[in-house]
Amino acid sequence: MTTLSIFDQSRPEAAHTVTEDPAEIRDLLAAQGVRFEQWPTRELPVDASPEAVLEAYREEVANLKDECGFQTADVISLNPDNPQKEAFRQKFLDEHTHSEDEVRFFVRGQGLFYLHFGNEVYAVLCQKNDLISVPNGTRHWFDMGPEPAFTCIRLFTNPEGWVASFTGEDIAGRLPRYETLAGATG
Ligand SMILES: CSCCC(=O)/C(O)=C/O
Ligand SMILES: [Fe+2]
Ligand code: NI
Repeated sequence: MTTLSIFDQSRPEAAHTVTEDPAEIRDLLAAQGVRFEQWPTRELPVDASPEAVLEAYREEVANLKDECGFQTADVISLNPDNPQKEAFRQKFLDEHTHSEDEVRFFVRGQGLFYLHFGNEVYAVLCQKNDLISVPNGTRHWFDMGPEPAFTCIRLFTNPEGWVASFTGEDIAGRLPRYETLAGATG
């Protein structure tokens, strides 16, 4: 189940709020300027190429580009047999920002976004069908877990694609990781 867990950064060991209600998740995220929606997905092979995924979701991608001014889209897809899975996990695991709004649409599997607002961290366990935005400048990180299994369409306004500015803060290491937060549902 898609799950939102909200932590006070001074008490990172336990969330003060946990919800699996999509409408509540949408409203709590909207209050922080984050877009959260659940969109229909299509059946695709686990090993579908990025081109095949983008072709299957051509209309959705075109609509997001029109609506939000995105320039490019790509696909990130990981499976547990990927020999570089630990390096991929590490790439997104420290707190960073981007100088653009980002939108991620999960068309398979799941992954855990952490969004840092003021003294709170919103950990969103995203599942297939979930579309989430990370507003420009939002401190965040992403944990795909030790056995990643997901396909995500990513939209960029920067034609160079994924460019991160790391904050150097250690907060990501103080919050429970995927193994804990996705363990119960994943
Ligand atoms: C869920 S897509 C991979 C992670 C990513 O693109 C990102 O921007 C993390 O911060
Ligand atoms: Fe990001
Ligand atoms: Ni990021």
